[in-house]
Amino acid sequence: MNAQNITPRGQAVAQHTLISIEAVSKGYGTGNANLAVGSVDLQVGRGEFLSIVGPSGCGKSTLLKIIAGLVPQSSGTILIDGRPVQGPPAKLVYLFQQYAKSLFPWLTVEQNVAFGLDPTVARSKAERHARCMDLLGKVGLAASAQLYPYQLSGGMQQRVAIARALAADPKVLLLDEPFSSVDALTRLELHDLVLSLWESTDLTVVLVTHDVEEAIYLSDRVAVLGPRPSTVTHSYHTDLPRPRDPVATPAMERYQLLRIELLERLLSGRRPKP
Ligand SMILES: Nc1ncnc2c1ncn2[C@@H]1O[C@H](COP(=O)(O)OP(=O)(O)OP(=O)(O)O)[C@@H](O)[C@H]1O
Repeated sequence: MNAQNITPRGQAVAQHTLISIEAVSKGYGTGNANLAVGSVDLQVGRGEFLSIVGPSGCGKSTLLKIIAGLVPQSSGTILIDGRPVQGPPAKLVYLFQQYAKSLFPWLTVEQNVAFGLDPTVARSKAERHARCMDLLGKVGLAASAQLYPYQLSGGMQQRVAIARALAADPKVLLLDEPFSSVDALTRLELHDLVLSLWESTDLTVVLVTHDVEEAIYLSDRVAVLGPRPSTVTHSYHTDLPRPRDPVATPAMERYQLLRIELLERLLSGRRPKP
């Protein structure tokens, strides 16, 4: 398979880079001697949905935290919209693994979402309520606005966390394994929810995942990180039609080929030689 396969959409995206990761490395320990991220070069287009996959411990979460301005890189540069990242950038939201746990248990669903609102956009109480209810409608939780997180299922809590993230009206959404703690059917529902929200905005999404199928289904492009100290070893434009469908898309030949290719990349070096 051609790793450089560029779709028309991919070409359009590539012309408008929003996030530019240039020779970024990260070491931990004394003098940063313990390299986790080797030297990563990666561009993310404005409005692109990019997934990053790689073996456990290769530095995927570390890279995401560096983009989010939560962890400083040891060397290299990250530019967002041409500006170097120095601390958490405005209009960027980072959703942690099991982010439902980040909800405030003493606040109602609506109050949790209101916490994320941009105060310059929704000033009055009525405006804040209307914006929260709009967001909760989008994630299918308008009827649960006055409930508390403990009264919701895990999948519903994830949807509240997504609504709260979108309340900040972000331009960039960083997702770190956000679907790993829910059951398989809920995961499929959350995939389609995130896709429908992404498709209705100009949001740029970077997703870190272990799940090759999730990466293919959601993304425009999948970047593969090699083992620690990691570099980007391959990049695949998924080149699958949108809107994606949880039954029809995985049945496509292109999807199957990508799945095999990515699994072979990730498993190479791990399987015993025959
Ligand atoms: N704060 C830290 N201090 C020291 N080492 C760290 C720290 N955070 C991460 N590491 C190390 O850096 C390496 C990369 O960790 P990271 O969590 O980024 O990898 P990952 O690819 O996201 O892993 P996984 O897929 O298992 O979640 C690991 O070896 C980890 O032990």
